[in-house]
Amino acid sequence: MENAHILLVEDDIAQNELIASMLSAEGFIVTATTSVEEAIVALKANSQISLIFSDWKLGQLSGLNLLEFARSNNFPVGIVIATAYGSIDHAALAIEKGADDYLAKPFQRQELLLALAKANKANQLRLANQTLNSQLSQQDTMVELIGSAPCMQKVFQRIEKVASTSATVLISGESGTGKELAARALHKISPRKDSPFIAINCGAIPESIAEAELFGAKKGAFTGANQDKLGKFAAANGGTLFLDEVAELSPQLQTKLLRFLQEGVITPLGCHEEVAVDVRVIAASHKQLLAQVEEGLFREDLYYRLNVVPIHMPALRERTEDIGKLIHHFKTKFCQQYGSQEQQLSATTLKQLLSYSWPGNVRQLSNCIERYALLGDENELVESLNHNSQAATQSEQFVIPDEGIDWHQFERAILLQACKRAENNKTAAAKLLGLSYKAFLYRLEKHQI
Ligand SMILES: Nc1ncnc2c1ncn2[C@@H]1O[C@H](COP(=O)(O)OP(=O)(O)OP(=O)(O)O)[C@@H](O)[C@H]1O
Repeated sequence: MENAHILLVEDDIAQNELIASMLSAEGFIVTATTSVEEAIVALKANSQISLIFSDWKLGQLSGLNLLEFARSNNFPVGIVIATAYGSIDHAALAIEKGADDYLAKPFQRQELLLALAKANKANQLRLANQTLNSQLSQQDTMVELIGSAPCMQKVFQRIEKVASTSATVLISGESGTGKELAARALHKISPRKDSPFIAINCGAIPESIAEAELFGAKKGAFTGANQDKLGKFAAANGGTLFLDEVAELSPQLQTKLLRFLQEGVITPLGCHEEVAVDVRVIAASHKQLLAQVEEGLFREDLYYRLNVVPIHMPALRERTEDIGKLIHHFKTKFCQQYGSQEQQLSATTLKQLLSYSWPGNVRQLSNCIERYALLGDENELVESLNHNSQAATQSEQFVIPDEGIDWHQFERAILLQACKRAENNKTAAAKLLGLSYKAFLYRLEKHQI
């Protein structure tokens, strides 16, 4: 307590001087004031003040007013109030309003020192609790990843545990559950944070250029390669490479990836020498990779190499307690982005949002709230949920015939139909199928449409 800075508030000048000199003699730094107003000014001006000793009766105001001001503005101070002899109701009120102790007048020097020591201890305990609480509440968010549900807390713990290592991580989870955001969070808290984070969607690159995109190519390695091409691995050197939809890699590229994971080397297209690169790989897939392995579509050895640390992102319907927080987060984010006024959602709408199943997970929720921030139309928001529910029911109603279907032909027919319906407007056609523009273009190219 030595050198603690104390704010003394006493309007009796003789008493004020006496207490001030006694406290100074005990090693306190004393700021002596004679009114509540003066005390508030001193408190605001001096962040070093950690204790207040105030008389109860101070002109028109009282020590209670100062106490209320200090507590409602969260000043980190211990407070002792001196009350008139026998006024136990004042003492009780002071404690109720947040004083750490009280002293009945007249008091002995030793009593005052004891009360101050008690208030000081209470204040330190309060500060320690506040720090702990803020650390705990920060855990509701990891970098930009929001989630306080126990299943998300487990994800955060795992990310934190593996961030300092270079271990390969495989993130699974449905589309829109935040796999890429989790990979970014992992990178940002890892020692690689100042080096690049490169993300590539293996399902969105046409097979013909995938190898050069990933591993790079020497000038002249293929028609149109007029200069050396830096692949994603080389671009991510020192940092992290996020391979989204890794199940989409061709068998040849799976082999090249395995080689990198085993030896830390890559061979750019058209190159005869291997190049060493220092890259941490984080892979993700919304498909069950093990099932892909069992079907012979994905290399088993590669699966085990990737799956050193598995992280599963839970679907939003499995963590409904996070929906409210996410709605609030996206509402604030998009209203700020579009400069629109943030409005309160009605209780009925909120209830619908909270009980909806969110098949498109956080991405769908984010899109809905973004549209709402732009249009400010609550009815439209509710209708879009109903529309999505209908679409889900429609797809559930589709029954595969006994003889099976030719998926390739089926996909091609659907793509053609969407293009026709959207009068060849690709953005509109992609929207009709609920696909991103990039994913739609990739499929058009695959079918050479
Ligand atoms: N926990 C979360 N907190 C805040 N935003 C989130 C969270 N999860 C996802 N998002 C947001 O939702 C959108 C989709 O997330 P992301 O792209 O990481 O999902 P994904 O699982 O990688 O999807 P896909 O499998 O389709 O590639 C992004 O805009 C992302 O910022």
